[in-house]
Amino acid sequence: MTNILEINHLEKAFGPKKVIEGVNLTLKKGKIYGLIGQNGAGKTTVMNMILGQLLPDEGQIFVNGERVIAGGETTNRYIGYCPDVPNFYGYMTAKEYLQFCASITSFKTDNLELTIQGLLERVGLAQTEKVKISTYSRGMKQRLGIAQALLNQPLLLICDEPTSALDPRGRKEVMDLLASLKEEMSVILSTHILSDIERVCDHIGILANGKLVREGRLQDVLAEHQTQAHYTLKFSEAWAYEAYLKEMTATGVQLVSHDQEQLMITTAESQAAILDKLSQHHYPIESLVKEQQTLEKLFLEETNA
Ligand SMILES: Nc1ncnc2c1ncn2[C@@H]1O[C@H](COP(=O)(O)OP(=O)(O)OP(=O)(O)O)[C@@H](O)[C@H]1O
Repeated sequence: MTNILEINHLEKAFGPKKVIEGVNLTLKKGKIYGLIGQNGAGKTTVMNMILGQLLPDEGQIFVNGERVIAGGETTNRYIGYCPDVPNFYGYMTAKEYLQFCASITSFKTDNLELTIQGLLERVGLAQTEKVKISTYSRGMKQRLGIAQALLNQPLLLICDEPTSALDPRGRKEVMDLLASLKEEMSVILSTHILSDIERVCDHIGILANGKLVREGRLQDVLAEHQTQAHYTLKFSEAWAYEAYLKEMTATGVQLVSHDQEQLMITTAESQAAILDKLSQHHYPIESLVKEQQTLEKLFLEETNA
């Protein structure tokens, strides 16, 4: 099966500053890829190169098997793009706006009316067909931006921080919408909201200092990181903390943080093995809780944030 998106050895510098270094990425049909990185990590730069708006210094990008030529933009017929804050003419209705987009992009369809109606239903705006966009909530505007990006029936939808300005309800609506699209297309989603990524993405890439420092199936990336598990340990007697801190390095456990009431430790050992050692040495254990590995913890470690 052809990859919808394939990026090979991508490099980009602005003046002396290398922004993208040796990025490789593949995206198959029907998958949602979460591109994560701190501010300035290079996410928008990668997206602009996929859209042919920026010339890479090195490397190639293929969309549906066709090479992206910067400035040529013929591969953009496969792509729908939704910016973080879509710009609209507020005096238009959603229907008028989509008609306008169809006219300026010379979009061809047998029945434009029906296509637009279908899109508005798709993004949950069919009931507001006659309402002016200026009265829309931010979430509604974002969904209209996605409808506009879907107009040319893309194989690849690129969404740049689609939920950054939204409240939890608006975010949920947009993320549910993106999840529903994956039957028909692939999606690249750039966002800082890691819980959104965990909710809908199949694959993730963490961009740090211009490199994809982690990449792969979300559950594989998290599981790989899980080899060193984090635990929170509490004792029922105060003396135990000091004693344990003195002894713990000899037990293969590393300290992450501690206060008067609990220790955060990391180790490759199982919970049972830690408990075993603690009881052998008669420590008054109150609780030992294994912390769930989250994308947030992984992200903070990988980007040293
Ligand atoms: N046209 C440009 N000229 C010079 N430097 C640029 C240009 N575009 C981006 N940069 C720099 O490249 C780096 C990556 O920027 P980019 O916008 O791709 O990051 P980002 O990950 O999308 O950030 P954010 O999350 O803040 O949107 C930044 O240091 C930015 O200042």
